[in-house]
Amino acid sequence: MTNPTATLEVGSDGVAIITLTNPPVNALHPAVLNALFNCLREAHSRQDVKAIVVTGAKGRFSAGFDINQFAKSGGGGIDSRINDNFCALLESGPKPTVAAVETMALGGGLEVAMACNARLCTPGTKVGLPELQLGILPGFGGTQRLPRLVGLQTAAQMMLTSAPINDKKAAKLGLVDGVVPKEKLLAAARAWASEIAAGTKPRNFSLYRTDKLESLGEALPILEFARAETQKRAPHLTHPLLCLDAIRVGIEEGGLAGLKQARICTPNFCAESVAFNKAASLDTHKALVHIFFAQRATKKVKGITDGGLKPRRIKKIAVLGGGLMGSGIATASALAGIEVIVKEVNQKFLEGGMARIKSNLASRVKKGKMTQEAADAVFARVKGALDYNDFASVDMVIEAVIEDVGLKQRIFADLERVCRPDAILSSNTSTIDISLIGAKTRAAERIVGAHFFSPAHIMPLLEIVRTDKTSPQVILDTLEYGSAIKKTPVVVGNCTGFAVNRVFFPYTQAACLLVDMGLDPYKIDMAIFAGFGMPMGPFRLSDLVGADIGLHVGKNFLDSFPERTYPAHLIVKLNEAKRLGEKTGSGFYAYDARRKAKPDPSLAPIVEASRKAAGLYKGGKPPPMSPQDIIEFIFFPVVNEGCRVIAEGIVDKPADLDVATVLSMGFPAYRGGLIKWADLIGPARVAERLNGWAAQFEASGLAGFFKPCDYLANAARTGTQLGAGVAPGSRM
Ligand SMILES: C[C@H](O)CC(=O)SCCNC(=O)CCNC(=O)[C@H](O)C(C)(C)COP(=O)(O)OP(=O)(O)OC[C@H]1O[C@@H](n2cnc3c(N)ncnc32)[C@H](O)[C@@H]1OP(=O)(O)O
Repeated sequence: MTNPTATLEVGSDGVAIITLTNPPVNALHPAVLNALFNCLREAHSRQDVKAIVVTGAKGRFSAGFDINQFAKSGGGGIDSRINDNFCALLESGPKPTVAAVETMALGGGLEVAMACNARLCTPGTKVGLPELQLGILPGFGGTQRLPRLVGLQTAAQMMLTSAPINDKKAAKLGLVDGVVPKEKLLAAARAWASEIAAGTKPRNFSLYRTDKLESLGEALPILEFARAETQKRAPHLTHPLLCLDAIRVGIEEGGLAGLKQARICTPNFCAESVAFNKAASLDTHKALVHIFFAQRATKKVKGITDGGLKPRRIKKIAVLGGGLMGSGIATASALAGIEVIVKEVNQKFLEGGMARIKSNLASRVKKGKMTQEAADAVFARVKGALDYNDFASVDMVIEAVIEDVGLKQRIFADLERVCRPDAILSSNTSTIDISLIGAKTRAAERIVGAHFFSPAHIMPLLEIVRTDKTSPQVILDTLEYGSAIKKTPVVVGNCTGFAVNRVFFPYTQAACLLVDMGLDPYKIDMAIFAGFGMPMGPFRLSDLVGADIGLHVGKNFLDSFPERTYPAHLIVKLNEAKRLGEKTGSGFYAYDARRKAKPDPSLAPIVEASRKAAGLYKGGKPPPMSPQDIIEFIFFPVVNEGCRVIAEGIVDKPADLDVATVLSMGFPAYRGGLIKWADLIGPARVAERLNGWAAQFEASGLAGFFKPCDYLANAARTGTQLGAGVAPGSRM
């Protein structure tokens, strides 16, 4: 392991090379910043140094401040004294500085480069300020220097979207002064630095430039517009507004004031250092940093990725079924360069499946994500089939036929016969026990679930379902396949609903219970959508999925967990009325030809029938519940089920559940995912409310729906975090 540092080497040309070193991405650990500061001081004071080049070790400049420090300190973690000093020394010390940027300069990495007097990069380099993605804002002067280098409009957009730009765009905008091949980068940077020292090239000071900035009359409306748009798009987030505040100080009072010395500091007018610290103290920052690491950690699974096994690359797959799911899986796989056979039962279905794949690709072309030639090349990797003739050549099969156990069992028996003995046999089922699917084979160790979410070529999550017989090698290979097709793979255990559907089964049920208690379904949806930040409320989601599917899945849960399932009368009544959701033009909402949802007065008799069946609402006034009460009533049972999933070892670690809930149901990442959210609230409070409802509903026989499970009750009692997980050997 290399210790984080920065080193200084002075060449015979009088140029000092300072190399940032902290593999793999040269993150700016405090030790790197300290060493950089010391190297700069030495270089500025040495007689034999006339100019300075800053670069990164092992082909990467820097991915910014070391995010681990945020996780450790729980907010901030940046010593502003170091920040002020090293940036000032880079920009305005006695000797000129040039940044030699390879591969990436992100966040603090780009801020270091922008503080230099010139910047060169290699082809393919990505530069950007993605701090907002972590719930903070640029803290090494980025809010001041970027607008001065590329203009306010572009800079604000780059910061608000967190999206990096490539070398070509950076050069066009003037963010870098030149693009140089990798092998010539250091020599070119040395020469550039020498020329600045000799006075034959200008020495630019980003913080004091004004030539790219819009006039004040143009700049203020740009900022106001950006503020209004941000409030509309992300009403729950404060840190983007703090970022805009810091930019504004610089626009009105100059770059230095924008960094740290605003004349006045009010809630809407604070310099970068103040705004940064405010943002870093918010839960949003803790939540987003948690998700950053959690997402990377899903690929590290105990007993699978730590045992020295080598993943085998999946080069060719077969997908059984060309329906919505099958065609999406085939599209995602072919896009990743994998050869795909799509098998269907007849020519008509096969043509339908192939047409869906073509249309998935056409939509990418339309959105400018790929050229028509590239789409044609991807499509050429997909071959249709009506038989198993070519199945001996595939590394993996993904079965995506209808949810019929008998059919799946027959298919898996066929697959065992026609595939190679080392081929992975997987099922995309969302409800059926994986062991049951493979029951008629002798291939249990290579049978695994590959649960995609619809639409499979777009949704980023892949649940890899292992049984107690699935071999570590098969899980490892499936993890590798998931990463190859650009999904975030999460390994989960085999149970009803696996992790995601299981955790979310109380979601719609709690919402239906609220309606049966007398609350308005549209108000409930509003609380969950606008109040909490889910992409849609539970009833809108139910319409999207289909009430028929909801009924079927609900029955699975009722069979598996009768003691804690609320039999949702509303879903039954919708099915009776044939209001299945979007696909039938009405469900909880009415849908126009463009599938736009509108509250529907004709839902009233169905709601009334459901309330009558439930017997919980005797008319009069519904119970007084604030939007926050609604949120907790719906999500705390979901947290409770999440705790059971952790306690039973269905997920490898609690953070996997956070990632899974964010990437499947759209649980807001800025809340940290389900379990982190509950930890930020405090397990004691979650348990207390659940206990209250359990007592309230005891007489109606619904206490089980709320009663905290042992894992949650224990955390509440002992003050431990739900995210701590279960110690090995002590599963509940
Ligand atoms: C004051 C300043 O303004 C504040 C800041 O600078 S905050 C930091 C801003 N920078 C960022 O947000 C960049 C975050 N990193 C990334 O986007 C991506 O990691 C990347 C584009 C650099 C590389 O992506 P990719 O090649 O897919 O590799 P990825 O798996 O993500 O990262 C490789 C390793 O580097 C780590 N890493 C990446 N960026 C890091 C950072 N800034 N700090 C600490 N570790 C980091 C990852 O955690 C991962 O570690 P692991 O191997 O132990 O899981």
